[in-house]
Amino acid sequence: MTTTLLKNYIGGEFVSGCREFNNLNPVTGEIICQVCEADQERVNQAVTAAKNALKGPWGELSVQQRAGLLHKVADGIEARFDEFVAAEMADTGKSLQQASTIDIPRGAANFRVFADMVKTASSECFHTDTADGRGALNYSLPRPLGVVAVIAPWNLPLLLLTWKLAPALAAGNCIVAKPSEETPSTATLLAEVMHEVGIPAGVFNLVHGYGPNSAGEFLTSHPQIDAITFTGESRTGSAIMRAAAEHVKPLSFELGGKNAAIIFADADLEEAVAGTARSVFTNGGQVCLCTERVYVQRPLFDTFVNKLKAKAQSLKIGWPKDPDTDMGPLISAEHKNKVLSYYRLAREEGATFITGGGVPEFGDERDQGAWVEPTIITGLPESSRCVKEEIFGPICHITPFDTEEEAISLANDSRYGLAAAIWTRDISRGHRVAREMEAGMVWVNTWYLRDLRTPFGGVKMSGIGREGGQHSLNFYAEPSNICIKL
Ligand SMILES: NC(=O)c1ccc[n+]([C@@H]2O[C@H](COP(=O)([O-])OP(=O)(O)OC[C@H]3O[C@@H](n4cnc5c(N)ncnc54)[C@H](O)[C@@H]3O)[C@@H](O)[C@H]2O)c1
Ligand SMILES: O=C/C=C/C=C(\O)C(=O)O
Repeated sequence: MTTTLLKNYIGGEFVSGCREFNNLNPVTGEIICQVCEADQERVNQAVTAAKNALKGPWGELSVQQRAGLLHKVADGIEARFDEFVAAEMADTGKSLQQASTIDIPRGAANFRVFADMVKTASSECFHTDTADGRGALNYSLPRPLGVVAVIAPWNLPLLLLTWKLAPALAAGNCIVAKPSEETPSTATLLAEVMHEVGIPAGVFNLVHGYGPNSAGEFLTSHPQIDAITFTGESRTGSAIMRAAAEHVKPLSFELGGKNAAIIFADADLEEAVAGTARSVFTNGGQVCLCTERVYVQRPLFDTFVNKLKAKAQSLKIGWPKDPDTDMGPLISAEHKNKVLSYYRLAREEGATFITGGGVPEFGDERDQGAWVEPTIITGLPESSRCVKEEIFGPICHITPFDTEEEAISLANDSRYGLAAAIWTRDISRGHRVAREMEAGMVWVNTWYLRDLRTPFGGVKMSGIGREGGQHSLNFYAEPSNICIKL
């Protein structure tokens, strides 16, 4: 980073002038830098700058020119790849391995995929019969929504911010983005890249701050914002819906999950164990798609539990920069307290701890950080809070089942419906069970294998709408129909 004070980026300028808050590294709890919190006035300025750019420099560009600039943003991220990786690691404590193979490459890929899509997008056209025999031509013209508020969480900061930002820009909108208060650094680097590559002033604006009574709420309740796209907790989604209701704004929500994995007795055991370990412990369990409920067919139950335990115990918990580190800390002391409160609750609810349940001890400055142990529990009733509520940490509960019907009904017994994973060698069963899952995304014999053109989102309390490929462009641009009488 070139500065130890992260500023807001408004109308093409880096601006401070508001209150400051600390950005902490969860590995040790030390302060990384200060961040300028945007107040109501700053948010107003950002929205005005975006409105002005909409009809001005951004609206005047051809689709080819816009897409060309978005490719330059992707190139700009790659040109400063190491800085982005270091910033993401510092804010989150995630491993070098993860930041450099998932988070930052996807940040660049998100711009490329939507820049390319928008260049080749087609629109509907209908030839309509009329009584005079001459007919009419109906065609639809996609138009940007206007100024879009993009509100992102802390778990995959650059990946999730750009997942929304890139299609919104590709579709011709102007943006006011707010990253999580926990992870302001890569968003600020991205603003520098936007500036360097010549994204016109006001097209992309960045405001820092918290949610309630801060930049988040100022943005979502702003009358000049035309749409809100949000990733985060379901409860925050409800608050944003209330704020957006007054001005009837379009919403796209990617929210929480309590995702199930079903392991049938005919599964490839080694693959199922390795895949489930990945789906439970990646990013310390802090991925919305992570598995927190595992259902294992009874003949395989004890073997599977023992093998998953061995995997969990072999995970290297350590300094993020060590190339062989598998798992870093949680995002913050506050989140550590939340996850540990579920570990305590599990004990009170009568769970058996197969492994974990505590806090690792290092004997160095990491003992002030936000670390918890990877944890596997069994023996809880399905109605217990630890099986029902999203914990968002490196923990799963494993339950045995006997029949396919039982597994389906257990997996679907949730208020959430984001993702599911099914492990079986019987591909007919894979199809059959996948179809029954009340979830937006189902993986069979894999987990988090992404194709950015596919619909991404959740059912029930896990979200509203779909993003990904054309689904993103459908949200970020609305068609006007034009009817020409021939
Ligand atoms: N479905 C998905 O694709 C997906 C992806 C990632 C994370 N998540 C979910 O996100 C959660 C973890 O992220 P988090 O803790 O950062 O979520 P969060 O809801 O606490 O915060 C997300 C963002 O919303 C802002 N915010 C909070 N309250 C607000 C308000 N009242 N008005 C406007 N903005 C507000 C925050 O400052 C932050 O930028 C988990 O529940 C996880 O499942 C879902
Ligand atoms: O934490 C949630 C992860 C979401 C992942 C994506 O949105 C993606 O891979 O596009």
